[in-house]
Amino acid sequence: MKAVTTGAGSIHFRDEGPKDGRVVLFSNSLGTDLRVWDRVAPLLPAGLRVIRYDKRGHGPSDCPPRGTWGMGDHVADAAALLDALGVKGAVVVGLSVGGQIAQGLAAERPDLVHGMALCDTAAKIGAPSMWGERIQTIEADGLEGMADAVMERWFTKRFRTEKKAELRLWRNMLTRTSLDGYLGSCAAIGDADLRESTARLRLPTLAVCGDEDGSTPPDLVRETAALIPGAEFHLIPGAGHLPCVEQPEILATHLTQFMKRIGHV
Ligand SMILES: O=C(O)CC1=CCC(=O)O1
Repeated sequence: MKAVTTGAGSIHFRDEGPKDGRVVLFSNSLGTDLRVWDRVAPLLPAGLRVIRYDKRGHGPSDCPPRGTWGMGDHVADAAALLDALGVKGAVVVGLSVGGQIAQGLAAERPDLVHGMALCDTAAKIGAPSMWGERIQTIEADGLEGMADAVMERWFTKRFRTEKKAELRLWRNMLTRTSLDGYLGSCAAIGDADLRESTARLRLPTLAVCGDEDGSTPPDLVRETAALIPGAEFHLIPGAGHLPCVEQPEILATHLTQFMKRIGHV
């Protein structure tokens, strides 16, 4: 396992492909680790350097106590990873909160980001009160208590019916996330309103959303894409909140076409 030291402690990452290749950095969603990209990464054009990482409190990455950090720290961790690897000008592919990290990184460290692919994300996700209620429910009942409801937002009914064994693994991934990582990220998302800073961004941007996304519905993602001049938006049919799991070929095709258009491959 590879690790970089950031303000969080040790952050786990995976670094694949030629070291002199153009970089794609993947940033995961709430309650998932870097395996969420397992089906997409191998479908990308050869020659890219593909870096994935586990944000604080997800996968084996360290996590300071919740309440002591926020979205800016998630962004700083991503920046510290790229700085440690000597990377500039990456295409950052962010899923949900990972997409907020991508937006924050593009705003704070434009030298690190050549383009963004925003997957099932928005500049503002949900009301602070909704995140406060989620935190209270999980503090009372644990992640187990809401895992089935989360699966309904992550995956289409078809996936949940036809892939029951695999569904168990995604559910386990969620329920085994550290509470500091999960609840700290819930608070970070609840506090984050990136609409002003994202509207100032000027960089190549692709936005996609599963047509059955129950967490960040297509219209919300479309609204965020509309903040950035020239950003393109595509609906991904047959996917919930995690098109990288349900429709990896379609997502990889969009990513590849986007990277070709902006000269990244
Ligand atoms: O748990 C959900 O509803 C899905 C989600 C919201 C933000 C994120 O990263 O995942």
